Amino acid sequence: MSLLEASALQVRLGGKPLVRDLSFALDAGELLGLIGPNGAGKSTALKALVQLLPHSGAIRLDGRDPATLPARERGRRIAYLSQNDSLQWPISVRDLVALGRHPYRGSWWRGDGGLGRRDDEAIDKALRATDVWHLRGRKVTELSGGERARARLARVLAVEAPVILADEPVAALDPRHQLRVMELLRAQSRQGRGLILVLHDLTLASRFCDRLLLLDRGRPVASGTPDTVLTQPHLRAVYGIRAVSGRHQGQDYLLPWECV
Ligand SMILES: Nc1ncnc2c1ncn2[C@@H]1O[C@H](COP(=O)(O)OP(=O)(O)OP(=O)(O)O)[C@@H](O)[C@H]1O
Repeated sequence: MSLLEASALQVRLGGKPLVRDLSFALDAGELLGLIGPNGAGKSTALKALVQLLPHSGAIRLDGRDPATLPARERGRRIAYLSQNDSLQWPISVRDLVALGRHPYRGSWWRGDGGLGRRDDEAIDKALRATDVWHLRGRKVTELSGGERARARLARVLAVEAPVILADEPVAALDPRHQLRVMELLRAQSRQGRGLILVLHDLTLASRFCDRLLLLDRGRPVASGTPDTVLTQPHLRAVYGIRAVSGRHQGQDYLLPWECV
């Protein structure tokens, strides 16, 4: 059984179909890249998958309809990094990351809502993995864009969910941190998790993802290994670009080069 499946997923907002006929299965150990131009429907699809938008079609999380799961159970099974950063509270980085443990905690009004040793371990591990350990005492409102992005990712990793959906997790990062985070996310998949990453960087997508799903105007137009999806005809038709490609250390790479 797949960790996460969608069949014929559709999202309509304001009378407009934003995602149409999207079907896929995400298996344990898999890193799936969701790619496509601005406005293609990538974020909308992720939001529908985590039940933040009304949709039709079927979604199965570990074989079950996520809409029927209690919120805390759903929150333990699927972690979501949104594209937009609306952090306005001056909480510390550690407190932000601790929010990732919310689905495991009791209720503050019953007095059993505190963090336990297992929570502290997960939080510390996520802080170190995303290279924000040294920032753990700083206010999130006083971080740079890339530091905030890594702190937000740490919150998602602290959930330790089997399924992670991340909307542009590396868009704000410098090249070294982009590579570190992609390696980290690939390692998460190799530990048996299933990940869907929305990516605009086709070089990173082709290098790190096991499989890509290319969306255009809400519809899936190609799905498969990076070499079968990132073909010149697809790049030309969907993005209106031409890329150069090569091979390094036994692996194909691709570099967007010019508009056509
Ligand atoms: N709440 C909404 N109501 C109506 N239309 C919306 C809404 N949210 C997004 N859209 C539209 O839906 C389309 C898909 O948006 P979405 O954010 O999913 O695209 P995306 O592929 O993630 O794009 P980007 O790469 O720019 O982040 C866009 O045309 C957008 O304008």
